[in-house]
Amino acid sequence: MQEVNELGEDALIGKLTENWTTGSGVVVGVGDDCAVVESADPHTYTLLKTDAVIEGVHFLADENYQRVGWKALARVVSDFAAMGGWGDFYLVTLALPADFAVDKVSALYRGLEICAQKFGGQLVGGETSSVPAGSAAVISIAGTGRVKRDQLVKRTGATAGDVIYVTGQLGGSIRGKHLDFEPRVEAASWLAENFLPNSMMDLSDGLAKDLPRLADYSSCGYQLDFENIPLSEGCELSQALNDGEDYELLLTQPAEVVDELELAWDLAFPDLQLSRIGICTSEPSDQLAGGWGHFSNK
Ligand SMILES: Nc1ncnc2c1ncn2[C@@H]1O[C@H](COP(=O)(O)OP(=O)(O)O)[C@@H](O)[C@H]1O
Ligand SMILES: Cc1ncc(C[n+]2csc(CCOP(=O)(O)OP(=O)(O)O)c2C)c(N)n1
Ligand SMILES: [Mg+2]
Repeated sequence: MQEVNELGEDALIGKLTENWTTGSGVVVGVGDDCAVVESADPHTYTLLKTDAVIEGVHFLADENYQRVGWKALARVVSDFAAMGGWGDFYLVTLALPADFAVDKVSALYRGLEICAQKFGGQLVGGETSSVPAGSAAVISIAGTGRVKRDQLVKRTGATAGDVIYVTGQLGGSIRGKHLDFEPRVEAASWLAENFLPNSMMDLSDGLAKDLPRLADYSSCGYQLDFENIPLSEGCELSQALNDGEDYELLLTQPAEVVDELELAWDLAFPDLQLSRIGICTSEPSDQLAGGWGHFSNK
């Protein structure tokens, strides 16, 4: 019997969805930060996302649950941002063991509310269920969002010659950033509006996992300047590549616009680093391996 760890996360999703066709109304199906579907408004698309955090996988059981609530919603907000959009409505699914403390769930909801308040969008319902005694708590957020049609940025548009950028610094998120990161909503929509990147995604599984994904989806390769990868304080390159949960933006821009982009960026976001870390190539690359994968690091 084949186990899911033998396939790894990406191959499993690929196998499960290989026969799913993109029917009418679907702009982007499986494979991007969000699904994108037509909306009644001719100027926007609707974004759909669901994302779970699991005790013991995404946070420790004794964590401050307000921070866990923030993280659970901010992950979804970050995915909307990565398409150039923002969140509108959120549903919260809880699956808890029977002895779970009410205070912890209340704190979780405060974190969700604070995050929704800050980044916009409304909490409108959910689902409550249980897990067997001794099992881990599961919190899942499903959301709908919106993006202007002419500002949609996918993972598939990178082309050879594009300059590759990341925002912020990478690595070491487990020291705390994974719980209280700022989804890059403002930066992403500024980019989408002013310099429409050829491709963009948020970094959740580490640059070593996510850049090869972006390159694969775009049918191109990449050449990294490792010395230009921005390291979080106290981190080594291997942490920046592999730790994951940076929730920074990874994007590519045609070379002709990068000088203008960098000037404008420094004025618009003086406190957020934008680093040129490499270029897209026409040949496939094998500079990177690693990062986070559920079941195994495949
Ligand atoms: N169990 C599943 N069934 C169908 N599609 C899935 C499943 N899990 C993930 N996907 C799709 O695979 C892609 C990658 O998912 P994920 O790694 O969760 O995205 P992200 O890293 O942006 O949060 C997304 O387009 C998502 O919709
Ligand atoms: C207790 C604990 N162990 C490990 C980690 C690190 N970690 C957990 S999940 C993950 C990757 C991102 O999660 P995933 O569910 O793959 O996010 P997605 O790509 O779906 O957005 C990382 C780096 C953590 N945050 N907490
Ligand atoms: Mg996921």
